[in-house]
Amino acid sequence: MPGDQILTVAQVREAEQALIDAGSSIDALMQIAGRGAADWIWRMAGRHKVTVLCGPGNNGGDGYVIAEAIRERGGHVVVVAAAQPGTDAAKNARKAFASEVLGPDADVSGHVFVDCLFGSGLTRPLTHDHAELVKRLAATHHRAVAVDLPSGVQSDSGMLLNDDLPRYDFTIALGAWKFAHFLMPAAARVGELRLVPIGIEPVEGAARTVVRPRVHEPPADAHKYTRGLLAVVAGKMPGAAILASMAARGAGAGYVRLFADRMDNVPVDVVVDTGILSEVLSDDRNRAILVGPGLGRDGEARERLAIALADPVTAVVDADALVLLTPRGLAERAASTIATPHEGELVALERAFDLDGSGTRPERALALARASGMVIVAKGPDTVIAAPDGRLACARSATSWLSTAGTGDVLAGVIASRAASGVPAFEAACEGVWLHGSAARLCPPAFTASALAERIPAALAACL
Ligand SMILES: NC(=O)C1=CN([C@@H]2O[C@H](COP(=O)(O)OP(=O)(O)OC[C@H]3O[C@@H](n4cnc5c(N)ncnc54)[C@H](OP(=O)(O)O)[C@@H]3O)[C@@H](O)[C@H]2O)[C@@H](O)CC1
Ligand SMILES: Nc1ncnc2c1ncn2[C@@H]1O[C@H](COP(=O)(O)OP(=O)(O)O)[C@@H](O)[C@H]1O
Ligand SMILES: [K+]
Repeated sequence: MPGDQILTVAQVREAEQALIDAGSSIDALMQIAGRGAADWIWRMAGRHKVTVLCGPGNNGGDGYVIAEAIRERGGHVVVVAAAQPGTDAAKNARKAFASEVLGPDADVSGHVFVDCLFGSGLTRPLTHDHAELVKRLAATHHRAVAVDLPSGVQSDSGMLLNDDLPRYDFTIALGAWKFAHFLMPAAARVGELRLVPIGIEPVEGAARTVVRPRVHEPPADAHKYTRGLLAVVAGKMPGAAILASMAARGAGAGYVRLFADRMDNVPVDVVVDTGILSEVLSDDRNRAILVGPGLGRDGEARERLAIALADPVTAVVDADALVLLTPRGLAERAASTIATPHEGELVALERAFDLDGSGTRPERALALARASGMVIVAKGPDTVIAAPDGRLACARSATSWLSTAGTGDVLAGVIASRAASGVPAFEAACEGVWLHGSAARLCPPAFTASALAERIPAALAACL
């Protein structure tokens, strides 16, 4: 899968050790990382004053390298040391910084505050003094930049170990992305993200970022069925299924057929079938099925879900269907299943599959994927996608304007459409999440779910 890798602290340490075993050194890596970060900070600050806050570990070491790189270019830089450097590499970087270092009580202000207090080595909350120092410096500078991670953020979970930590304009990740760059609540504080590569090799089994998919124009001899027939099963509230169908129409499938009892006011390009569900689904031209949006939770809904899951094509299961889903209902599945739970539905599924819901969001999504055999799209401001075989992907929030009714139906429709187009389940989920986020960015503020659905083809256009 394409996309940059996202590493846990343990994976970073192992990867770093591999580089050292191959002949590099921490000092050399710190130079690459620090100077790479300094390039970004230089662009932001120019000749305005930069204050670098350095901690005791290698994150602090990066700070001295950054400060020295800016000083060498003729920039105006001040270092505040919150503690004396404790690692050999940080001590060396401190020695190489050819200017004055101020103590934590110094009264400084300036244009850019660079937080190099703690990075991935943070093991406990910041002390009161450290937390106050970070807040004070963020308040006395126009812009705040976190190096690798904002201090006080737990790298693997995205949890904030202190209250009231500052919001950063920019976070410069070193070597690889960390989960905290994508997971809430940290993701809301990191600002714009940049990555400075330091030569870390691909790590087996690493999570990946969700990136723009590559989509091809249909072949010259394509017709609607070769492009993919998607069956959308409606229920009690047909509006949600119509919305999903409209989104699906724009995401690549050649034919979207909506199964419903009776339906009025359906857009002309959505075909409604009012026949018998098992017969509609027995059409062997069906490539994927979507069930759940507006399905309801009564006996009839249960029956429709059972019929849908008996169909041997990729199924996207969303909304009400997630609440009705049981391990037994999946036992006979002969094709891939993609579930798209929000947090509440995720908890319901965890209960249904006898999971305790412990761990970080990616760990929870993976545990559920493994236990259920489904691809899990744990959606929210920090959407995580997990496959039963252990693949994991994280998406950066596109815009919080997505927090409006019906956008989940649009997501389900887009993912189902990608699956109907022949894209394998995990990739279809990642592509759907990307297209959904990209369409949201193309919308004006306060958009509606149907406006979002209308922007899906424009998002797709950017992938050709
Ligand atoms: N990976 C790479 O390839 C590269 C990584 N690089 C950089 O290294 C960074 C990781 O460095 P790091 O491991 O030294 O951790 P860092 O965050 O600086 O300090 C943690 C130290 O402080 C301590 N400590 C922890 N929490 C504390 C607290 N609340 N209050 C007080 N003390 C606390 C803790 O020691 P402890 O007291 O727990 O024994 C630990 O020693 C990484 O983020 C990146 O910037 C680049 O330089 C080069 C390439
Ligand atoms: N604050 C947010 N920031 C970014 N995306 C969000 C936010 N809130 C919701 N979303 C996205 O919007 C969609 C909401 O889906 P869902 O909760 O199922 O809503 P609905 O049931 O109304 O369709 C998901 O794709 C989710 O990732
Ligand atoms: K930091």
